Amino acid sequence: MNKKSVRDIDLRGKRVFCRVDFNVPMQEGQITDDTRIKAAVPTIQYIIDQGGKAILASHLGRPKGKVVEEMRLTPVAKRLSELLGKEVKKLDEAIGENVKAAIAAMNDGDVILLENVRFYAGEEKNDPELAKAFAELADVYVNDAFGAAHRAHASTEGIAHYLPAVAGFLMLKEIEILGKALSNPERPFTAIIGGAKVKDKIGVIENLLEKVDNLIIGGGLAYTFVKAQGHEIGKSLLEEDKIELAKSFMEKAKENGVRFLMPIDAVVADEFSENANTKVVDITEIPADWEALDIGPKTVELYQQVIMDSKLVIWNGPMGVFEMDAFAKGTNAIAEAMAKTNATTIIGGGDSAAAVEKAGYADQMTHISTGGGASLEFMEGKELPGVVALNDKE
Ligand SMILES: Nc1ncnc2c1ncn2[C@@H]1O[C@H](COP(=O)(O)OP(=O)(O)OP(=O)(O)O)[C@@H](O)[C@H]1O
Ligand SMILES: O=C(O)[C@H](O)COP(=O)(O)O
Repeated sequence: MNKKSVRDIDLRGKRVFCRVDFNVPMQEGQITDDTRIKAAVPTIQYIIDQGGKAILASHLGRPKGKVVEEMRLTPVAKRLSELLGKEVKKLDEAIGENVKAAIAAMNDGDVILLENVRFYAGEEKNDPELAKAFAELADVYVNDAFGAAHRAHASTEGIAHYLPAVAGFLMLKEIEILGKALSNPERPFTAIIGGAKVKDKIGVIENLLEKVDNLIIGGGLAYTFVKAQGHEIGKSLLEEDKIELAKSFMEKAKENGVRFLMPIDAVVADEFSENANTKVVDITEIPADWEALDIGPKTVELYQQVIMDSKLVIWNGPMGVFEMDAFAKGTNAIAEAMAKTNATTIIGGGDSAAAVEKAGYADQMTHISTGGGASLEFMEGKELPGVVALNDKE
C-alpha cells in the first residue's frame, strides 16, 4: 500500500488519536465476540511501546447521533484493559473540556478510550466541525478501523484532513491481503458468493467476474439465478427485478471463460422454521409450496471439489439459513473444505466469518477479515474513504 503507517512516524510523547473498529456484538451488556478488539491490540501496543499517548475512538451500533445507554463503550474498555494488561481509562464523552483535561493528564504510554463517536450527530455526517474537535485532541491520527473504512465519517475520514494521518497494522494487513488476492491472485482463483440478496452482491459479482476462474453461487440469492435458467423455485427467495441481471452475469461468465457454479440440488422446507419438514430435491424439482433453505449434498460435493482444486478461495455470505441447524450443513461443509484445502483462504467478514467461527475452523483460514461491509466494498473494487484520506508515502 502506498500509504504511510505507524512505522513511518515518530510517536514518542505524541497524543495519538487512533480510530479503531470496536463495533462488537453485545448481548445484555456482555461482549459475545471480541475478535475486533483483539485485532486492534498490535497497533495499540505499538503506540504504548513507542511512548505515545493512545487516545482510542470507535463507534458501537447505530445510535443515530444520540446517547444510547446500551451503546456506551464501557464493556469494551474493560475487555481491552484485560487484553493489554493495563488500565484503559474510559471517558463518557468523545470531545470537549473534560476530554481535553483527561488527555492533558496522560503520561506517555497511557491509554484512553473515548465514548461512542456516533453519539454525536456530526460523526456520520462527516461534519468538519466535529472532525476539527477530534483533531484538536491529538498530534497524530492513526486509522486502524478497517471495518469502518468504507464510511466517510468525521472520525474515519474528516479528521485525516487536519492531522498527519497514517494506517495502523490491522488496516495494513487487511488491505495487503485482500489487495494482493484481487490484483495478483494465485490460480485457480475461486470466489464463493452467498447471502440473502442478489441486490447486495451485484457490485462484487460484477468485479469478480473479471478476475476469477470459478464463481460459486449459494445462499438465498442463488434462486434468482435458478429461476433465470427457467426452473421453478417454489417459495424460495426471488428478486423478480434481478432475473435479467442474473442472466447477464451468466452470459458474462461465459464470455470471460469463468466457470459459473450454481446449486444442482437443495434442501427444501415446507415452512421457514427449524422444525419444518424437509427433503433434498434436484434443483429442477423444487415443489411449488416449498422453499430452498440450503444447498444439497450433491452441490456440497461439487463445491468442495472446486475448493480443493483451487489455489486461492475468497468467501462472502452463507450457503443457507445457517442460523438454524437444519439448514447449516451446506455452510459448514464449505467451511470444512476451506479448512482442508491447501489454497490460500480468505473470509470476507460478517456472517461467513461468524459461520467459520461457529464451526470451529477459524484458525485454519489464511485470513478472516474484520470488515463486513468494508471487505465487500473492497471486493467490489471500490476505494475506501478511510484509506484514501491517509497520507501517501513520499
Ligand atoms: N436459501 C436461503 N433462504 C433464505 N435466507 C437465506 C438463504 N440462505 C441464506 N440466507 C440468509 O442470508 C443471511 C445472510 O445474508 P446477508 O446477505 O445478510 O449476509 P452477507 O452480508 O452476505 O454475509 P456477510 O455478512 O458474510 O457479508 C443469513 O441470515 C441467512 O439466514
Ligand atoms: O460492523 C461493521 O461492518 C462496521 O463496524 C461498520 O458499521 P456500520 O455498518 O454501522 O457503519
